[in-house]
Amino acid sequence: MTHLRARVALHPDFRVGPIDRRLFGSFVEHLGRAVYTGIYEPGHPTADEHGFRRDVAELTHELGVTMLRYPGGNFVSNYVWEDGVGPVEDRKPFLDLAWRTVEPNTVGTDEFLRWAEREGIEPMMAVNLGTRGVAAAAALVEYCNGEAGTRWADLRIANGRAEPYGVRLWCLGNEMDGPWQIGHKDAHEYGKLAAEAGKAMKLVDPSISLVVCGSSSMQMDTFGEWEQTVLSYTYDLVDHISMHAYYEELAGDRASFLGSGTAMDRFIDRVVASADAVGAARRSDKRITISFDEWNVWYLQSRFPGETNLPVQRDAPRIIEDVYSALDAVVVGDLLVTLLNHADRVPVAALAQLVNVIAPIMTEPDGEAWRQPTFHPFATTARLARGEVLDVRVEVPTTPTRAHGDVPLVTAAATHDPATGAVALFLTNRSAEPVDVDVDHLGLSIDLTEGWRMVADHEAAVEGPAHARKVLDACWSAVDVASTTRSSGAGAARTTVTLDPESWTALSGTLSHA
Ligand SMILES: O=[N+]([O-])c1ccc(O[C@@H]2O[C@@H](CO)[C@H](O)[C@H]2O)cc1
Repeated sequence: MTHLRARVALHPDFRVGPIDRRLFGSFVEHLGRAVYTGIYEPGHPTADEHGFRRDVAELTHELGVTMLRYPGGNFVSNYVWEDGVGPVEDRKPFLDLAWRTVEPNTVGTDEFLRWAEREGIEPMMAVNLGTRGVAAAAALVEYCNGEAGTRWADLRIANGRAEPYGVRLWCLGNEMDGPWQIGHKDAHEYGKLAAEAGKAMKLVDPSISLVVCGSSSMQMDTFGEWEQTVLSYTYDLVDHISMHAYYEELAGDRASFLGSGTAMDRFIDRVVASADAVGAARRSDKRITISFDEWNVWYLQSRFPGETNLPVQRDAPRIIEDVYSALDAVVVGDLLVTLLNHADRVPVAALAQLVNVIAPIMTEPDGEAWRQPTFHPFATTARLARGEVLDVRVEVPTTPTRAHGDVPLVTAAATHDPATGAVALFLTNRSAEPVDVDVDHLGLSIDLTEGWRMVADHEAAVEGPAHARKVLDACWSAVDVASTTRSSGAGAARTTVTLDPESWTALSGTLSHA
C-alpha cells in the first residue's frame, strides 16, 4: 500500500494557550436513563448509601470528566426546580414536555450537587428561561449559593444542606433559538431576558460566570445573527457563549463524516468572529469565550424520531441510546483535536452526554456498566493532554468532501506541560490509506513512552457489554511506540509515526533539550 506523507512541526515556545480542565466536561440531563438507572439507581448492587451507582461513578472518573452540566438540555426549559427539592416523599411527579416523560423528581438539585461534590466534579447549572424567568433563576442561585438569612438559602438549609454549594458556572437557558425548545424565543426576546436574568443572578452572587445561549447548531437559519443580537444585549454581563454541535454519518458519506472536526473548527472560528465583531463595535477589550457545552456524534437525523413523535412514557424510558462504532470513536477523537486546538477561546466543553443518552458510558438496570468505543479517545485525551496546547504547524494533503469542501486528511494537536516536560500528540488519519507523519520537534528530542490507537476498520456497532469487549479488542489497542515511530535527524529531532487508515492515535512521552 502506498503511504501518504504529512509533516507536523511543534516547539514548546509556540503555544495556543493553557488547557482549562473544564474542557473535559460532560452532561447529565433528565432525559431517558441518564439520571434514573444511569447515575442513580437505589437497589443496584453497587449503589452507595445515597442511591448513586458506584460503577458509573468509577467509569466517570476513568473517563476523566472534570465538570458536569445539569439538569438540561431541553429538559430545563420547562423545569420547576422547586419541585425537585425538599423531602422526597412530598415531591410530585411532573410531565416533562421536552422528552414527554414523567419526571418523578426523586433526584433534584440537592441530590445532584451533593453527588457531584462527593465525586469531586464541578457542576454547571442551567436555569429555565423557556417557561420561567428572572425571579426563578435568581432564586435558584440563592438556593445554591446563598448564605443563611434569606428565603431561598434558608430553604436549602432547612432541606439539610448548611453550606452553600458555590456553583460557579451557570447557563442562561438552553438552545433558546430552537423551535423545538419549550418557550422558544427570537434573539431580541431572548437577549433581553438573558440580560435581566443574568443581572439578577449576579446580584445574588457576583462571583458566578454566565453562559449565554448561542445557536443550537451552525445549520440554524438564524446562526450568526443570533450570536450578534444576543451578545448586543449581554456582552458586558456574560463570560461565555454556548456552542452545540452533533455530527453523524449521513447517506453513507464517510469522508464528510470523518471531516466533522473541520466543520467544528470552522463553526468555532465563526462564533469567535461573531462575538469579536460585537466587541469591536463596542471598542471593548473584553473577549467572550466559548462554552462548547454539547458536542458528540449523534445519529439525530437518521435515528431519532423527533421529540413530538415520542409517546408519553414513565420509569426512565430508553430514549436516544445511540450505539457507537469504532468509526464514531475516531470522529470523537478528531473532535477533541479540534477542541484542543482552540484552547485559547474554548475553556469549557461538555461531551453530550455522560451515561446512556448518546453516551460513552452505558448501563443495564440492575446490571453492568460498560464503555462504548467513544469512551476511549475521550478518556485518553483527558488523561494525556496536560499543561498547554502547542501551536502545531501541519503540512498535510487535503481531500474534497460533499458536506465541507476540502478538508485536511490528517489533523494534529499537541500538548506540553512545562512543569514536567510531558508531551502528548493526538493525530487523526481521515484517509483510507496509511499516512507517515514526520513530527519535527525543531531541535528538541522526544522520548515516547505510551501510545493508543482507535482504528475504524471494525464496522459493527457495539451491542452490549460482551460485544463491546469484542469490538474494542479489535479496534482499540496500545501502540508499540518503538516499532511504530522512528527517530531521525540531528539529535533525533524528528519522529516519524505511521498512522493506520481511518484511525485516531494518541502518543505521549517527554520532551527535552537533546
Ligand atoms: O438540530 N436539532 O434538530 C436538534 C434537536 C434537539 C437538540 O437538543 C439538544 O440535544 C439534546 C441532547 O443532548 C439536548 O437536550 C438539547 O439541548 C439539538 C439539536
